[in-house]
Amino acid sequence: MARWKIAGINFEHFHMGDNLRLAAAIPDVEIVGLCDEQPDRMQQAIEELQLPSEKVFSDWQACLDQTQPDIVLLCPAAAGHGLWTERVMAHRVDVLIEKPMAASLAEADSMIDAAQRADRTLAINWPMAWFPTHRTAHRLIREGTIGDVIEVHYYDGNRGPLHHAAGKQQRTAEQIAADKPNSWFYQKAAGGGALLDYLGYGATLATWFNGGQRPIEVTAVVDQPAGLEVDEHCVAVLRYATGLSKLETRWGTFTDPWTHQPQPRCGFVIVGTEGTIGCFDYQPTVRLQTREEPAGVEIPVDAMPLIDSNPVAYLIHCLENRLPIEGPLSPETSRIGQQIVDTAIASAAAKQTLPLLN
Ligand SMILES: OC[C@H]1O[C@](O)(CO)[C@@H](O)[C@@H]1O
Repeated sequence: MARWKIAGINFEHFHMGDNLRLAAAIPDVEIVGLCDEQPDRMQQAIEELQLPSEKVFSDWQACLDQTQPDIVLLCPAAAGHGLWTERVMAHRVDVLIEKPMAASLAEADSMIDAAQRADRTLAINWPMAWFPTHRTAHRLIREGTIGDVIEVHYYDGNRGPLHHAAGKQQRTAEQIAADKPNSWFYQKAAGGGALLDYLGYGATLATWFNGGQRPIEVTAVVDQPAGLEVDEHCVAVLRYATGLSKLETRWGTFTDPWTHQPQPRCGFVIVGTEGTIGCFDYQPTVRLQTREEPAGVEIPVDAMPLIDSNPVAYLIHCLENRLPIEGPLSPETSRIGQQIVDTAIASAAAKQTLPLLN
């Protein structure tokens, strides 16, 4: 019998398909149940995983009671993260929830509280944290290659959240037009918008790169596209004790970075006291500049073992070895990212610079 029983609950974010595929690729894992209120959202995963109908649920409590999972994968809309984490944690199950951490800091704190009350592990999955370029950059920083991190520059996004599905499958213009009026990605109350979709990535990974520093204050501007209640473009400037960093999020890039890198390129430039690193999404190398190599060198990305490339394998590794979740997936680092996100939202609304919210 498989040692780890995993259920996937709530398919609102289509990354559920990706995360189930990652889980199913791990020896020792059994997918014991899938659950969503809208059965059609599970169809592709049911077929791919060849799951019998007794493992498919539309009632989450029945799913938890009947399948007794060890780990639940959650992919709700951003503003449902608190509710769903509390629901599952009440059953004393470890949780891997898909990014962003939450739609607000209060919601993020409710998730941390729920995990503490249940005495269970909460991990927040940031797919970008697994990109070999970013992990290689983090390894170089950890080894002291660029000295102390003093600036992080981030630009990221995609053509729009409805242009692709699980597995980065392209969707048609007709599908996009049909879904847009009802999609949570475009609903403010559900946690939609490019800022919430992408700023947490930049803020959380920047915090990972800079060793857990918090900015002192945040200034953010969002566009206000006609006819939409959410933003599609945000620029946030973060002032740290060491200087300025900037994070920019965009729905509406010229191309999706996983097909062709748009310009500006999606990813990070990290400046340290002794060098710089350019690490861009989906690239085979990172570019390192140091005092010895001021012209810069291309460094092939590190080969990644399973626990450095698969969030479910990483979570299981931590649980089996009684290790804390570290890096971007940890509630501690993700919470700092959420502080930055919340302050950016408040700054954009007030049209002024604000001290980091606590
Ligand atoms: O924009 C919608 C979604 O598309 C992705 O960029 C890649 O699948 C996600 O990180 C984001 O949540």
